[in-house]
Amino acid sequence: MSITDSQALNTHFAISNHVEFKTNPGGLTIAEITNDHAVATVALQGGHVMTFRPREQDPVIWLSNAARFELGKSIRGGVPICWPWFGPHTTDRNKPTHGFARTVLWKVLEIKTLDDGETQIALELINTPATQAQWSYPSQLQIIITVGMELRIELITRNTGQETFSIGEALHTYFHVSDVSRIQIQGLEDCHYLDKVDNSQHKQQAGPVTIHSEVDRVYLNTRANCLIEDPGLNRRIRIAKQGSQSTVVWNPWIEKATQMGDFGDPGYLEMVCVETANALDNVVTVKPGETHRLEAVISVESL
Ligand SMILES: O=P(O)(O)OC[C@H]1O[C@@H](O)[C@H](O)[C@@H](O)[C@@H]1O
Repeated sequence: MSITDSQALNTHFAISNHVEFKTNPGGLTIAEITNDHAVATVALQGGHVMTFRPREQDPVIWLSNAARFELGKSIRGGVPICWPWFGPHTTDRNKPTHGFARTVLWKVLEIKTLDDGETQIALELINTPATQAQWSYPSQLQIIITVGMELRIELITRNTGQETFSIGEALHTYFHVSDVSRIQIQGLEDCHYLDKVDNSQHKQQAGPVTIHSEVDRVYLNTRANCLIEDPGLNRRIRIAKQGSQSTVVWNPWIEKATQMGDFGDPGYLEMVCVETANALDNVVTVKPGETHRLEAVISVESL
């Protein structure tokens, strides 16, 4: 079967009333997940969670209303997977920012309903000559996405070759907020960060993170969970992470968002990226035969 043929995918993997594949006008194949706890969508391109909304809640994940759904282009919003490097490639600026995992096809390994009614979908990046031209190390990259009251995302890297390699990575999660200038991000107090909007200077965080202009920061050596406190939606989003030593906080603010052209209106005001990552000094070394797992569990609490 063709790995993007929705009809064939539905024959093999659909679960009646819970999971159905559809192909959108841009040619992307998308799994629509609905269960007693939540609704979500996942694109096979990029292994990309596009939306997630627990029942009775506003969307937790932000998807731009001007997002482009095109083959080979990253979707603005959701949870792009940055891998096997984060940000620009360190030696070859011709290679795509944030790696190639977010723009290539992934195949479905398994879809199942768990005992408590959660839906779990496992995908694997398809290695091709095009991906191997960018990353020559034999490796296997899988993602396990569990949709329930919480959204759990596990990104699993296996070194299937004979040589040690290092990866940078991120679950580049766009969160939906009522008004980014009114939120507080807790959990990064006193952490050191690299400030990408101030000549990549190293700084130390004082108090919770608040956002009133462009913010692009890589917090280093932090395993802490983060909380996004959003008084406008009367809720707190909790991001609990494992296997991650960096947290990236990003909001492009109005000028950059306008230049990007796919942020929509008022776009930047309704989102913040809090990314579960291993970046810069925190890249991860994976030896032959080893497996590395990066995980984020995203949940919502009332204030
Ligand atoms: O436009 P892209 O490639 O999705 O990247 C968005 C942003 O992603 C963030 O993770 C980076 O820190 C920013 O520097 C970058 O602008």
